[in-house]
This record gives sequence, C-alpha cells and structure tokens, in this order.
Amino acid sequence: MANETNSASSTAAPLLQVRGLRKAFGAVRATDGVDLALQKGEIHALIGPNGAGKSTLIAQLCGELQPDAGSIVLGGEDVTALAAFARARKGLSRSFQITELCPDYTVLENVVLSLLLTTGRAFQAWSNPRHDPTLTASAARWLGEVGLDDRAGIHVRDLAHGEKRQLELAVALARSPRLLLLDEPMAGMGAEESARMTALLNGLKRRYTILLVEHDMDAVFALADRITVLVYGKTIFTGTPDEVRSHPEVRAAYLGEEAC
Ligand SMILES: Nc1ncnc2c1ncn2[C@@H]1O[C@H](COP(=O)(O)OP(=O)(O)OP(=O)(O)O)[C@@H](O)[C@H]1O
Repeated sequence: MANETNSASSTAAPLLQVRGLRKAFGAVRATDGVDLALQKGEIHALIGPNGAGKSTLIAQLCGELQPDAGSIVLGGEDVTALAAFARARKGLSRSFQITELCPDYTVLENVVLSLLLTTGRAFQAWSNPRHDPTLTASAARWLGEVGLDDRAGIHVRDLAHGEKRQLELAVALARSPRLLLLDEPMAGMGAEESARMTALLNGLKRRYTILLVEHDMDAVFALADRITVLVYGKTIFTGTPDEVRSHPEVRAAYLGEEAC
C-alpha cells in the first residue's frame, strides 16, 4: 500500500518530525520505516490494528526503545540518541502508565511530586510538600484542569479507574510538556468515563500538541485534527478524520464498514 499524506497538512516546521523509524524483534518488523510529522497545537491520532506497531513507535518516541534506524526530531533538535529522562526534560511527556502513580499518596501529593521531579527539587522538598504553598497551589490548578479538584485529599488507591486516568493526565500536564504522548487514555473505561476523558482532552485542544494512540474510534474521530494509520509497521495514510473515513485502503485494512 502506498504511503500518502494529505494536502491539508501545514507547511510550518513540525514540532515532531519522525523519519524512517525502524525496530525489529527478530523477524518481526514492528516499525518498518515510519514517517510522521506533528504540527504544534494539533491532536494527531495514531490508529491501527492490534500488532501494527503503535506501542513500539511510542516507546521509541519517548526513548524507552532505541530504534534500529531512523530519526526523531523535536523542535528542530535531533533527540534520537537521547535517553528517556533527557527527552522528558526536553518536553516529551508520556502518559497513561498507571504504575507511575503512588497509590498511598493523595491525589494532590501525586501532582506535587510530578512538579518536584520536573523542577529537580524532589529530594530537598518532598519531605513535606503540603507545606509548600506555591507547589500545592500549582498542583491544585492542574487538578482543576482535569476535573479532580474535589478529590485532592483522597488517596490514589481509593480512586475509580477513570479518576486515576484523569490524575495521570494532571501528572503529565504538570511537567509542562511540549509534546504529550497519550497511550490509550480510554483503556478499561466505560462509556461514561470515556466521554468524560474525551471532553477533557477536547478542552486541551490547541493549547497542547498531542499524539493520541487509542482504540476507541468514537474518541479518535471526535478529537483528532489528523489521523495516521499504521499497518504492519508502516504508515499507510495521514489525513483528516473525513479523509481517513473515506479512504478505501484504510477501510479495508482497519476501520471496517461499521466505522465508516
Ligand atoms: N518486546 C518484544 N519482543 C518481541 N516482539 C515484540 C515486542 N514488542 C512488540 N513485539 C511485536 O511487534 C509487533 C508490534 O507490536 P506493538 O505492541 O507495537 O503493536 P500495537 O499496534 O501497539 O498493538 P496493540 O494495539 O495490540 O497494542 C507485534 O507483532 C508484537 O508481537
């Protein structure tokens, strides 16, 4: 299948430019020459069937996996050889790994911890973060952004699944990311929780640049400015939701008639 890019894509220098990214696991080419460009302020969804290479691509973008070949350029700087923590410092923030949350700390404390780690002050100040009014006020603002202001004092272990995901978003936002990698934010959610997360992400539109990997097609088509379709490790099409919906190869490869 041909690799295409629609004519609607901006001519401005992209915030993220991925070229020819490859990663093989033995004989499996998980990413097989992936090209991807994200414009500042867009929500760009990455979709594809199970095993298409989405998680492998995200892992390469955030530095958890070193690619076999290809390049990753963020804001004009080649970050391909940088370790994950160095990329995070440059504003590449991955979210939706529930393991990152501290279950025995409160909701507010988890965001305070994220702020401390971002500023490099963790070891000086973490002993009693409640007493730092600047940090707690800032953390409270991030909780407001994700609709968790009334849960600030609750321990994370007592949150519902959807609330944990909202908190993960607050933790990621507190790092002031230039590019937010959202890995299946709706995973494990019911319809109501998904709708709430979709509304939250919609509220971030234009203020953040987001790469969204998600199987929930209602959410993808509601949120994305552009969508890239990955099949067998290759990007087969990038376009607007309408263009993706009507693209015959995409329909055949992934969406199926019910999504179109
Ligand atoms: N660590 C690994 N070792 C061996 N094979 C792997 C490894 N990680 C991924 N793969 C293989 O690479 C291919 C791409 O997997 P990947 O998890 O990136 O796909 P995906 O699009 O994220 O799938 P899903 O939607 O099911 O999460 C699959 O064939 C998978 O089995």
